[in-house]
Amino acid sequence: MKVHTALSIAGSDCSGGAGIQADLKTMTMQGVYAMSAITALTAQNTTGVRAIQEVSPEFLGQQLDAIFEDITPDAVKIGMVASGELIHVIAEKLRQYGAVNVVLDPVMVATSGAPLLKTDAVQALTEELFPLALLVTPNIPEAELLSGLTIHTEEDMLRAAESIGNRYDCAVLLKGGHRVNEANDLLYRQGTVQWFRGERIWTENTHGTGCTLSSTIAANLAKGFSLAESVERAKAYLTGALKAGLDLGKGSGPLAHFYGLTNA
Ligand SMILES: Nc1ncnc2c1ncn2[C@@H]1O[C@H](COP(=O)(O)OP(=O)(O)OP(=O)(O)O)[C@@H](O)[C@H]1O
Ligand SMILES: Cc1ncc(CO)c(N)n1
Repeated sequence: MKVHTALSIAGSDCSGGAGIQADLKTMTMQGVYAMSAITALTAQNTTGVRAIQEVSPEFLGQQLDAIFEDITPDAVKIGMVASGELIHVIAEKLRQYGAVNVVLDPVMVATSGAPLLKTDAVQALTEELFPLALLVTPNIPEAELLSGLTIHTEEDMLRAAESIGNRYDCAVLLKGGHRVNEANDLLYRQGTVQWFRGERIWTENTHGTGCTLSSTIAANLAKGFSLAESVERAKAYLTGALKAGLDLGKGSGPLAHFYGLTNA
């Protein structure tokens, strides 16, 4: 029987709620063999990011060579990549190995507000990684920065997604988690629009929602589901993981990756 494999290229969150740790938990729960290439170590918890230690571009390249020369991932999720040098190595290696099903979460700022991407690296991200991605998954502040538009309404979301998708010639899932009353996400690709509407869960514990969504999409692409099916399944997984009512830490707590993990 074929075993499906996925790779997360992202930063480590020592508190286990976001980044590599969220991705490995998520991909495993989706029944996919999960691998990781770590771009940075972060010292963070549910209350914020305290320190960031980037790996060298050479070492990131070595991790990617070790993975691709041995086990080819059926999908790749890219999360926090803080600098232009690291972005460049990823682009080079993904091209060299012909990586498929690349889902790019353009992580710029943590849930707590801490910057995770250097401002001068935004251009490297859009020029080097967007063209390699099957899907890009900005949240509302990221979509505002990428499109130059202000987003308040669903109409604004549509205009921003269109602008990003047309400018960079990629599919865009604009996540609506930062809106006040809804949690509806918009998929825009090649002129078509599809809404993924979800129940808004009233909780402060949303640390790692973006990481979890993008790695669920990548895992489902690895299993052979279509892009729309993968987004649908990811949205359902995320709603369940928020709804379970896990409450850990003093700040914005992590998600529950299986239903028994709750103190509700
Ligand atoms: N309170 C909520 N209830 C239901 N769904 C939510 C809630 N908050 C976020 N989501 C969903 O979580 C997913 C991630 O969206 P969000 O906008 O939070 O991403 P993000 O800001 O990149 O995440 P992160 O906080 O990890 O950086 C989306 O599918 C969004 O609709
Ligand atoms: C390592 C890492 N990646 C992404 C996020 C975004 O939530 C975070 N807080 N930490």
